[in-house]
Amino acid sequence: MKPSSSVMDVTKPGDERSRGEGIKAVEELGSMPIIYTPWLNKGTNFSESERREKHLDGLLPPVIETLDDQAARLMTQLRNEDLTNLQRNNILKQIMATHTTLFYKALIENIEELAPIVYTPTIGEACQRWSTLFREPLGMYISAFRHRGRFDEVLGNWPNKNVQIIVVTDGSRILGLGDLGTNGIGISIGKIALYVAAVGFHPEHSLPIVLDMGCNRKELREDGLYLGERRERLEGEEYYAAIDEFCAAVKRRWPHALLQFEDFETSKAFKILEAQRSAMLCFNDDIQGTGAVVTSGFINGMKYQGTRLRDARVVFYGAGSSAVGVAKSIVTYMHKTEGISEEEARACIYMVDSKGLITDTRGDELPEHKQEMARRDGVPDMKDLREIVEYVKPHALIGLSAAGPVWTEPIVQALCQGTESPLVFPLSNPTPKAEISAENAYSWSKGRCIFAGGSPFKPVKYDGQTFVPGQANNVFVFPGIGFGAIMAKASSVNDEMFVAAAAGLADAVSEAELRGDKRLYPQISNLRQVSLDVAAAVAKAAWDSGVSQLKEAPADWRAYVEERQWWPDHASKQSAATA
Ligand SMILES: NC(=O)C1=CN([C@@H]2O[C@H](COP(=O)(O)OP(=O)(O)OC[C@H]3O[C@@H](n4cnc5c(N)ncnc54)[C@H](OP(=O)(O)O)[C@@H]3O)[C@@H](O)[C@H]2O)C=CC1
Ligand SMILES: CC(=O)C(=O)O
Ligand SMILES: [Mg+2]
Repeated sequence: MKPSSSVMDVTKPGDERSRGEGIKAVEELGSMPIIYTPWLNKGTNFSESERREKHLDGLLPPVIETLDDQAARLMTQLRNEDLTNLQRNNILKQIMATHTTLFYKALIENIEELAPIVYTPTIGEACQRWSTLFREPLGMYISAFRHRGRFDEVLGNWPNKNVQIIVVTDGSRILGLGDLGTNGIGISIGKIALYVAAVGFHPEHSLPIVLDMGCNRKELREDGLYLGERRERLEGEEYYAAIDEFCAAVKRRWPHALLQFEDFETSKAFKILEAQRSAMLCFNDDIQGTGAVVTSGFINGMKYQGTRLRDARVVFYGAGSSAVGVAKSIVTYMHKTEGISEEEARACIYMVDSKGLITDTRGDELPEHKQEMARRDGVPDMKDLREIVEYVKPHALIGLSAAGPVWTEPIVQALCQGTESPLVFPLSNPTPKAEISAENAYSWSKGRCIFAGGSPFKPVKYDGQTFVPGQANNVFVFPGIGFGAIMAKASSVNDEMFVAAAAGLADAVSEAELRGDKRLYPQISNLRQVSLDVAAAVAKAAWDSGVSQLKEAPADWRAYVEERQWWPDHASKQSAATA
């Protein structure tokens, strides 16, 4: 069911200005016509009476169209076969900057087709070329060099005052593409687009930010068109002081908003999360969102295999923020749901970094995030992945290395020798960074593997059968985690909420999909429904675990959340009909 469009009935923090007052303010401010305010613009959807009343006659073509008509035109433009996906991404950004409702109408109704353009893989290329392609800011650019000491005042310049969801990156590790400096804002914009499209945050309540801490990629700093600070990155105390000031400013200005940390390099990501997670409503998507999404696929994968979770062996290829986040999430999930100790659960995990299997005997000094997951049971030190797979006989091989297509046929064969239907998850983004293609995974495993990639892969024909690859991307959970937390008025995002997100996502896959299609993840075309399920599960978990500040629990969490979703259908048909 599609509830009618309205501004949500949720916490209204800060200096809230209602939509109606917003329109009046915009109109009074130098009489700028409403068609130049993206979130109020309806374009050719303005009715005759609205056009007369708002002095729009002559500023628009005479035809009155529905939002459906407008979306059909946009989709016709996007489906021009001569375009590249990067050009499609540019068109969509232009629409986002001029007609927010139309952008979301098209995105929601064509999510499977447009998610790869708004998000991974195309967003990776868009970020790499942001300086050249830049047209509209689309978010906030906050500089640790020129705005330090004034972050609060600078945040106050954002025109929408009731912010509920913020995605911030410092651009230091954008997908698997490394340091992209201020160009990394593209990932914040892409994630915010999905917060709105996937779960129904109101676009006016959302805010993408890049916190410009400098950039260590010399060629970017020396690019004449680069838009960020041409400085090396801040490090050490200066860096963390800037993060502290930023977080405090967010909390002061929008005390009930949720701050999502995105694509911070591993050496900083854990430290920031630990410092902030009990101080404000926040989470790190790469560590915790990815943790929940991969745990969900792991739950379904072990169910398919008939492997008890506690008996599973998982090899991680990569031991950065995302891989360690997933390993911790699997351990937490098993501990909380299987009744085994964290230490027993950790016995399932084998982590591999660029030096090989991580053990306490390897002889190098392990950074803090790797220590917890190091093998301490006398497993021999091995460097070669094939050797490790032969030794461990894992039920799942999970790639979060950004190393590109490095998993070879002998590795996949070794995996299949140990397990009948192994999970093969090359999760690094964008597509060129994935550890193996779907085609190679299916053909080298002779159709036996259960595949999920971080970015979307096309169906593969092998031996007369068509295999549909799954997508294991945090997009299946971060919208629901954010919305669930806000709906529950949570004071923090705790482990129980991530466990609920993982279980809620796993439950969204039916037995028929699991057994019949070997699907561990829902189809991206169901993203809106799935995100609603996840949001309801997360909100309930917030209540059950005591971090919700609601006065009483709703009788039906799903209905409660559903009623508060935003839909981009602002009376389009009525406007046309009454014209
Ligand atoms: N699908 C999804 O939803 C998500 C996917 N990702 C993807 O995960 C990837 C990694 O992100 P993140 O964890 O933050 O990155 P990091 O750069 O922090 O971690 C990469 C890890 O991979 C290891 N590694 C690199 N090359 C090799 C190699 N050839 N052999 C073995 N290990 C190798 C590194 O080893 P060492 O420590 O020795 O340097 C490091 O441990 C990115 O591509 C990102 O897009 C991230 C979040 C979500
Ligand atoms: C998906 C995501 O968050 C990443 O690749 O970093
Ligand atoms: Mg990320």
